Amino acid sequence: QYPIDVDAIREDFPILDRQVGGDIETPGEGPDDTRPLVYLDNAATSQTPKPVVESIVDYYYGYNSNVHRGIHHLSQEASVAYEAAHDRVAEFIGAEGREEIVFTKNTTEALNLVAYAWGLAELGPGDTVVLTEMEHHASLVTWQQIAKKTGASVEYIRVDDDGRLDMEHAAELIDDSTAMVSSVHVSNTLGTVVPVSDLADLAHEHDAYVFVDGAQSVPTRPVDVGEIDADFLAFSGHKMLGPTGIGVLYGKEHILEAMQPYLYGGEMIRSVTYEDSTWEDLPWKFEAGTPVIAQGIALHAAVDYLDEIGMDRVQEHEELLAEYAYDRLSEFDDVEIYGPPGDDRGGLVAFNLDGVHAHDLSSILNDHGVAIRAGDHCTQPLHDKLGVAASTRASFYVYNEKSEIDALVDAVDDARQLFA
Ligand SMILES: Cc1ncc(COP(=O)(O)O)c(CN[C@@H](CS)C(=O)O)c1O
Repeated sequence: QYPIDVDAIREDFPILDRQVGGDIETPGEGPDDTRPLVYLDNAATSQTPKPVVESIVDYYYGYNSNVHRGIHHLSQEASVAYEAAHDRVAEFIGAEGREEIVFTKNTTEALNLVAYAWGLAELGPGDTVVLTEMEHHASLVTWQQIAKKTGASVEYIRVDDDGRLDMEHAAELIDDSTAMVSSVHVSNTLGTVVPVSDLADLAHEHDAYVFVDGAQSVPTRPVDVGEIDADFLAFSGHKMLGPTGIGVLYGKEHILEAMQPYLYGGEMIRSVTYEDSTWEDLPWKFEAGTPVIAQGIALHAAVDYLDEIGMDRVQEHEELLAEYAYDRLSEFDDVEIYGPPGDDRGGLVAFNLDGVHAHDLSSILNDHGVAIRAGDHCTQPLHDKLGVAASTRASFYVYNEKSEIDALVDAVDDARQLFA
C-alpha cells in the first residue's frame, strides 16, 4: 500500500523497536507500563539508519584524520572522502559541483553565513529583504537582525487563510528596492509547499537574490537548484537521516566567489603574512578551521540511502501519510488543523485540540508512546498570526506507517475523553 518498502526500511532503524514510558534515568528498563515508540517528530530531527551510523564508525575506526593538511596516508584518505561528500551533495541537489557546496553546522548557520558575508556588505538603507510570514526563526530572526544592523527593511509576504503563500502580494512587495527574497520551501509548521521557482522569477526580474530554506524540502522531495534557479539554498543533515552537526549552504559559484568570508582561521586561507591574508578556493574559503569531517562522510551515506529509495517515492510516501493524518484528525470537530488541505501539503500536520494546551496534549500523547512536537516550531510570528500560542505537530518520514497515525489519533481521542 506504500510507494516504498517501509518494513525493509524499518529494519535499518533499531531505535524504532524501542519501548518508551519508563524511567528516563534508566532508558529501556522502566516499569512494565512502557509502550512501543511511535516516532512522529521527524521535522524536528529524523532517525539515523545503520548504514549512516556505520559510515561514522568506519571513519573513526579506519581513517580518522584531519583533512587538507597532512601529507600522510590517513589524511589523504580522509580528504578524499570529505571532498567526495561535497561532490555527492552537489549531485543530489543539481548543483554544478563542490565549489557551490559549503558544509556548515546546520541550516541556521548557512543562513547566517549569507546574512553576514553578503548581507552585511551589500545591504543598506532603502534596500528591502522580502520574507514570508511562515519563515522559521533561522531565517526570520537572521534577516531581521541584519536589516537592523544595515538600515535595510524587512517585508513579509502574506500567508492566506488556508496557509498558502499569497503570490499576488509577493508580486506587489518584490520590486526594485528588493535585494533579497528569502523563503521556506516547505513550511515546517503548515506543511505549505511554496512555489519557490515563481519567487525566484520575481526576485530575478528585480535583480534580487533568492534564498530557499530547504530544510523541510530537501529531505522529503526531489529538489533541483537549477530548476528553481536558487541563488542560495540551505538544509540540515539531521532532518534527512544524517547526523546532527552538519548543514549545507548551496550558492551559485559566481556569487560565492564574489563574497568575502566572515569566519577566519585555518583551512580557509591560501597565504598569511603579518599584514594580510588571501583566501582558499571555493568551497574551502567558507569552511574555517577543522571542518565537519565525520558528519560530511555520514551525510554522503544518508544521501546514498535516500537516493536508493528515490526522492519521488519519498515525497509520495510523505504526502500519502500527511493526507491520511489530515483526514483522520478531521474526524474530530474539536480539532483545528493549520495549513492547506491534506492533499496539498508536505509530510506534516500541525493542529490543536480545543481547550487543551499543546503541551498538555503532547504530554498525554507521550504517555501513549507517541513522540510529536508541541510549541511554536520556531515560527512564533506565524503562531501569533494564527492566534495560538502553540500547536501540536506530527511529522512523518520514510519509516512511518498508517498504523502509527492511527495510534496518534487514538491517543488524541483519549485526550478528548479525558478533557471532555
Ligand atoms: C524550515 C526550517 N528552517 C530551518 C530550520 C533550522 O534547522 P537547524 O538544523 O536547526 O539549523 C528548521 C528546523 N526545524 C526544526 C527545529 S526548530 C523543527 O522542529 O521544525 C526548519 O524546519
